[in-house]
Amino acid sequence: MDASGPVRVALLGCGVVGTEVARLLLTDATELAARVGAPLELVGIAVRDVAAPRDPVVDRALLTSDAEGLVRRADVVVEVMGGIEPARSLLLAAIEGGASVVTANKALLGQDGPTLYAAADDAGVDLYFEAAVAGAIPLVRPVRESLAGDRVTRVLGIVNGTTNFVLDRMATDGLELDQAVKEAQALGYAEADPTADVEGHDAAAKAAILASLAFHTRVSVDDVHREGILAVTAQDVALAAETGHVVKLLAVAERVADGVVVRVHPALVPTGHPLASVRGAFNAVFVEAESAGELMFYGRGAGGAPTASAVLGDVVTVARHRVLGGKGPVESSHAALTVHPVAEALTRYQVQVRVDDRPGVLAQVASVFAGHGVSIETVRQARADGDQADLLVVTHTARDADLAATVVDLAELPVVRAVLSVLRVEGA
Ligand SMILES: NC(=O)c1ccc[n+]([C@@H]2O[C@H](COP(=O)([O-])OP(=O)(O)OC[C@H]3O[C@@H](n4cnc5c(N)ncnc54)[C@H](O)[C@@H]3O)[C@@H](O)[C@H]2O)c1
Ligand SMILES: N[C@@H](CCO)C(=O)O
Ligand code: NA
Repeated sequence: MDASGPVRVALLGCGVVGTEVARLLLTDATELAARVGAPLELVGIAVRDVAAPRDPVVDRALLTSDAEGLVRRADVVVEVMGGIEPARSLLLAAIEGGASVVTANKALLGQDGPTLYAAADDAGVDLYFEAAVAGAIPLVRPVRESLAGDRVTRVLGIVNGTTNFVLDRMATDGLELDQAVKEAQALGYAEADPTADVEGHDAAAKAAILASLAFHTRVSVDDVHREGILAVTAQDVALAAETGHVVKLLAVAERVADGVVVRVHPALVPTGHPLASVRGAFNAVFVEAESAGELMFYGRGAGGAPTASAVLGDVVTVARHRVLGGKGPVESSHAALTVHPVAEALTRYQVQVRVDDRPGVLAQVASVFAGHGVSIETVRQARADGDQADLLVVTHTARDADLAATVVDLAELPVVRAVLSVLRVEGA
């Protein structure tokens, strides 16, 4: 790129997000040029199959199956193909060749972000990834830049649109999980392989990225405790409603005494909490910082056009840097906090157990909790069929390890016929 020339943009991938990125680059070219200070020239779109049917907005003359060659012709490389390889090698080649890069690929950043951050730092180029976490919602930049002078203590939120959509459809329309996942796929929310959504891998990758930024500490997806939504039953959803809760897949990253814990799991959220009203594929994230207090970020967390908005925001920013000089922030991992296992998390459980309905049973159950130092907040008893009763126990905050050990011992208690469900309670 010469000083007055266009900024050459290469697009890698032309699926749900890529098509919308191409649309914005092609249809808003004049306005984008004014914002950047130079035209953004889309020089090519790398695809797997150049002959495949495409949205008419995609200029077929731009399509190429030679992604490596395309990367060499660009000042800014936008990666929206997903997956680990060849995305990783292509981004590294782009960076080493002096291009700035924008990616929506949380799976790659969650697994191997530090390699890319280090390469971008060495090459003196930008690596931006707003679309990788919570789609359209400005979240990466506020955490990385706006809160750079504060100390974040907790990040808590809904960061996967597909699972939120699925749980919402189960709760409000009684849909089965599979049927709701198919709808999420049709709407462009789900990953190419939707098990990444329902098993919590996508949310775990986002939690790792957010935790790294929030705590200035390297957190990989392997450090994140992960439970997806496959074990959430219609009965859990119905019971949650009865007790004034909704089931949400939450990502939680928080400071504990001398480190951090990062976890993704379904949890009960009281209906009065703002996270409970997050419907469909929307995302919402609370960030708590020492001076700022509580901040809430809300918006569309998935879908082609919303995600493309975040991608374009990054493209404009990195292109401006190329036109005007300067560069965005680099990875900050100076705090190097210990990432503890979920056992060290402080949380609350709701446990539903089916027990013999006879004198002394409640006391035996309560003693198991007490034996692990877990304090009970409420107990509700409902008559089940025959000579059995269902107890619903909600605890006060305790160490996750103590809560988990309590559940193991409960299952072994002779008066307990079955542990029917165990869910963490957050946001109360
Ligand atoms: N869809 C969303 O709501 C959303 C939101 C945020 C982030 N993302 C991320 O954006 C990326 C793209 O997601 P998507 O929903 O557009 O996926 P998609 O499956 O619709 O599109 C990916 C496209 O890349 C192409 N591709 C894959 N490997 C390729 C290769 N080697 N060479 C050329 N083309 C290749 C595929 O053929 C496909 O057309 C992923 O990293 C995803 O995690 C998606
Ligand atoms: N599959 C992801 C896309 C957005 O990152 C989701 O459902 O949230
Ligand atoms: Na975002």
